[in-house]
Amino acid sequence: PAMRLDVVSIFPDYLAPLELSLIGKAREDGLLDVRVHDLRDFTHDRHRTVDDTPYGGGAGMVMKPQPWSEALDHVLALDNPSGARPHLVVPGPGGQPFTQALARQLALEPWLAFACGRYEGIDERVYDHAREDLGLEVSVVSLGDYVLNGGEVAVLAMVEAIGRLVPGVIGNAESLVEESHEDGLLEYPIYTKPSSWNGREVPPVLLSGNHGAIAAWRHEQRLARTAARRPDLLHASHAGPHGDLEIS
Ligand SMILES: COC(=O)c1ccnc(N)c1
Repeated sequence: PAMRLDVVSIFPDYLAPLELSLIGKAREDGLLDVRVHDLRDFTHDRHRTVDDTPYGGGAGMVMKPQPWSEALDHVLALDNPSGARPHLVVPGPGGQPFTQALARQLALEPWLAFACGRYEGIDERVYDHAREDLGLEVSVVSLGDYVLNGGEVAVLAMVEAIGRLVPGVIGNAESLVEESHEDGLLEYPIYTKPSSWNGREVPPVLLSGNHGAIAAWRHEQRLARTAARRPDLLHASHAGPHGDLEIS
């Protein structure tokens, strides 16, 4: 069965790229069932109001609870005779870090619903309602320590990271293995033809046909790159046989 992904946003057109390329093909192949909903369809006033000023004062606007409640009801009711429940993912700077590990976990779930809020956020009672009245698992997830204007860009990133892990979406399964962050190390440098370009040569080991030496070189390169760019990712399990993390 296809993995179902619902996205609710006041900018549904922002999610149009999900109809393209890889994710688009996965949708055609029936591997992903992606539905985008306009939050404003769940308002009833002439101005289709979705936000208002924050209680307690402060800058910006907060998204009103009622439209979200009706949008979630619609998502839960649509094509859902079994009454199954989605995992509600709300992108936000205050959430748990979105990592390859979390992407892998989410890729195993049958149904994800994404709520795209504006930065100032969604009335907190929507989260409580979703958990306590709708019985949903709700996760706030952050792409990193920076602020966006809305959750849409984050959803595009998450859907791409998650969607490509769904079996069958990526043709060549091997390409999923040696990727950055798959085993905690960054990826090694890669080269293709010509072997000599602009006076620069491809490292000879890669042309040697010695697969043991190539694998060793690549592991060394991954350790060096990770030590240089992301020392925070390095830990004991990556130490060499002598327990050394020092890069030669
Ligand atoms: C409105 O959403 C955000 O600002 C956001 C979402 C996900 N990750 C972030 N770092 C920010």
